[in-house]
Amino acid sequence: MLRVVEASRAPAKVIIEGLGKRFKTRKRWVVAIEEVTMTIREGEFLCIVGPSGCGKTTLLRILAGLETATSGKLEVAHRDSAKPLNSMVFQEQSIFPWMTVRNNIAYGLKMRRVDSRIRDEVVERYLKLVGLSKFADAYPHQLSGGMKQRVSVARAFANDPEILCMDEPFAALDEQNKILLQEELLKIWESNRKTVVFITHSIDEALVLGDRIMLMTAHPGRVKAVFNVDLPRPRNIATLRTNPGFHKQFSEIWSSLREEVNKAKADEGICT
Ligand SMILES: Nc1ncnc2c1ncn2[C@@H]1O[C@H](COP(=O)(O)OP(=O)(O)OP(=O)(O)O)[C@@H](O)[C@H]1O
Repeated sequence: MLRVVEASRAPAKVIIEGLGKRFKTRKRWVVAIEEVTMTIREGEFLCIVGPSGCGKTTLLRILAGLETATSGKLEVAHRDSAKPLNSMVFQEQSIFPWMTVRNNIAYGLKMRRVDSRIRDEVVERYLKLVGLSKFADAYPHQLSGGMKQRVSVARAFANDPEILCMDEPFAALDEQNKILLQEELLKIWESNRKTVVFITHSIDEALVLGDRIMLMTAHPGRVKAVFNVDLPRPRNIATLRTNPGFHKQFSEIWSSLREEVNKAKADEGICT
């Protein structure tokens, strides 16, 4: 039986303290993020929004262990050493073209030598959740863009990581596919309450999915504000948009984000 703990009361899963990252380019140093401090709770769905170039991806890549911070501290509670610490879903399609849908989804489990009976059960479950049971033996080139992104999402969840890092996973999809995938993601997340860190440019998407929204400042990225999303779960995307709270929160977040977008435009190209 799944124990659902309200995110705000759950133990800390990720503690980020004064995190900074600078990159050396040929001509100068680029400060990507600066003094980022944030605690992400176990089972929380955290969305990150901010103007282009403010360091969202850099922060996520540090969380995913793909980049190292130049200052500050990052702690991720790794409660089950049999599980991977994190899985990443990217905007661009990142599934293996030479593997069937089934084998793509099974990949992480296979690498961890999970018993084949359990592996098959997990794969079947996720195939069903993302509506791809009929395409289990198809190869990626036989799928649409939306279907490929479904495989990415299913693979990441099936891998059962401690935290799931998603970098604008639906940005390249058309509106209809985006809504369908958001619904599927909500359905999967509501059934297993993984800790998810999800980058998006869309306030709308952040409100539909997130428990909290972390808003970053223009370059270099700091935490400007953190908003609690006061919308009931389980969420139905169609009815959510008619909720007056949705529009109120949208306006509040947009007025704060707009200032940063304007700053980013004014500062374009300026680096330290
Ligand atoms: N490997 C790198 N080398 C040099 N500079 C980098 C590197 N990676 C990122 N940067 C710089 O760090 C800053 C933050 O980039 P990042 O991609 O994290 O921003 P972002 O908020 O994810 O942007 P977007 O919303 O456009 O995807 C930018 O100025 C970028 O040019």
